[in-house]
Amino acid sequence: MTQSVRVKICGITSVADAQAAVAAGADAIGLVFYRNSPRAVSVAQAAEIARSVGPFVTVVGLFVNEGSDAVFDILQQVPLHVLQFHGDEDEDYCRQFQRPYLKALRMKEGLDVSATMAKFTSAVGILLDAYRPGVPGGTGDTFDWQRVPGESLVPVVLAGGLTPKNVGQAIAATKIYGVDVSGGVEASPGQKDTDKMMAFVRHAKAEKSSE
Ligand SMILES: O=C(O)c1ccccc1NCC(=O)[C@H](O)[C@H](O)COP(=O)(O)O
Repeated sequence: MTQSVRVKICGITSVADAQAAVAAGADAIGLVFYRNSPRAVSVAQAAEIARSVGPFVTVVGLFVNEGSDAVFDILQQVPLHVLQFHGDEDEDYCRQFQRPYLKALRMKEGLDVSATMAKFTSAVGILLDAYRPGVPGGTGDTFDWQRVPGESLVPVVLAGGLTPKNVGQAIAATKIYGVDVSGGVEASPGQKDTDKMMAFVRHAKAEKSSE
């Protein structure tokens, strides 16, 4: 039986937006622990949001080249189910936390996607995002979806410039486990738009990933 594509809504900064994301049908929410992001949350905010969503929603904590001690410290205070590493972290760094993790790859021109994915055999998933120099994520840019590998041993999550309008097309064009969105469901940076989240999840769940 074909499973519907999983949806993660990233860059949640309030309990109200987290609950609206869950009510819209999101499978996962993302909390950004990267200070330079307009979507960054404090540890206290993150703990409150993570505790508000209930036990059947995956809470993902997102880091960019963070010091290991800071990540361990956050893990003591925030109930994160999955970590997402969005910088230049290598596999040894990622697996030291002994938590399920996603490795984000930014799709720079010329990147050998399959070879890079193969360096993260301990990851529970690989997230493919658009590349923009100097901006580690949340760019709002798309990349060429034909670069998404047709076959993969590890679940692949598609990100980068997805919106309620293009998510169906993106899913139909690729073979993926899930989609990840941030800017495409915002009213303004860091503030989600409930109607956009509902439309995004509806379109994503209605579409089948390519066989
Ligand atoms: O969202 C951010 O501001 C961000 C900053 C630094 C690293 C990663 C960040 N977001 C990670 C995500 O998982 C986003 O959903 C992904 O980059 C796609 O963003 P968008 O193109 O805005 O949908």
